Amino acid sequence: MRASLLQIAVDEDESVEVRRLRAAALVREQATADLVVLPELWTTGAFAYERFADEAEPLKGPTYEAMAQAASDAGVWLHAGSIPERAPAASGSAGEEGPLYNTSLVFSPSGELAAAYRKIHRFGFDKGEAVLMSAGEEPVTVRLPGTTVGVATCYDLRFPELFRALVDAGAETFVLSAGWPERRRAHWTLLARARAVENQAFVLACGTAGTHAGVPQAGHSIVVDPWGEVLAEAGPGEEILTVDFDPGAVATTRDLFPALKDRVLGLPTPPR
Ligand SMILES: NC(=O)CCC(=O)C(=O)O
Repeated sequence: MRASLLQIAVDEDESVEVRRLRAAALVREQATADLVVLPELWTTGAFAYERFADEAEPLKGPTYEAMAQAASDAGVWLHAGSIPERAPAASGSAGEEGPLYNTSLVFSPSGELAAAYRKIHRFGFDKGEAVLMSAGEEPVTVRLPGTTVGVATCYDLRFPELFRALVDAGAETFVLSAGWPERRRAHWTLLARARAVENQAFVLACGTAGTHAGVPQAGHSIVVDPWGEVLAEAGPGEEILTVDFDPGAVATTRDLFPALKDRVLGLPTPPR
C-alpha cells in the first residue's frame, strides 16, 4: 500500500481559496498512491482561533466539494484533513447558528464520503479550540482495501484510550491529521511511536509546515510501523512524504508478539 502525506505549509500570506486549489492540485498529482492524507484545519490553521467562525463551512461546503473531486480525479482514498465544520442548528432554533466542530473527511476513490470524524479531544484547555468548538463523541473507523483505518486528530494523540477503542473496532492503521507546534515536536514523535507500539498498528501522522497565528508548526509528518519503527519522517518544511507499507504486518506482529491478547479489562480504581 502506498500512502502520500501532504505536509502543506499553512501561512497567513496565502488565502484559503488559493490553498484549497493548491491542495486539490497536490492530491491530483498523487495518482500512484492508494491513500493520500492532508493535515488538520489546513484551510485556516489549527491555531488561528479567531478565523474558525469566519472560515467555517457546512460539511458539504467548498472544501468537501474540492476534495471529493480531487479524490475522484486521482482515483485515491483521501483523508482530506479536517475542516472547521458549522453544523446545522438544532431544529426549532431558526436564525441561530449551529455548533462548530473540527471535522475530518475521508473520501473513496470515486469521491464518495466514506467517513466524517468530529475531533473528540479539543485543544486549548480553557481557550481556543476547547471553547470555540464542540466535541465529537463517536470514534470512527473506515474500511480500506487491505486495512481498517482508525481516524484521529492532533491532540487526540495524547489519549491512548481513544486508540484502544479504535483497535476494539478493528483498526489496524491509524491516520491522524494534525497542526502540531514545533514547541512540542518531541512529544509528537514519541506519542506517534507509542500509539503504534502499544496497539501494534501503523500510524500515519500528517502535520503542517509554516507559521500561522504566531505558532511555528513542527512538520515532521511521520509513518510508524506496528513494531514502533519509523518508516519515514518528513523535515520541517512543506513536503510530500510517500511511503510503501504492507498492512499485513499488523497481523504478523500481533501473531508473533500477541501482547494485545493479554489486556486485562475493567480494572478497579484503587482508593485515593
Ligand atoms: N491542534 C491541536 O490539537 C494541537 C495539539 C498540541 O499542540 C499538543 O497536543 O501539544
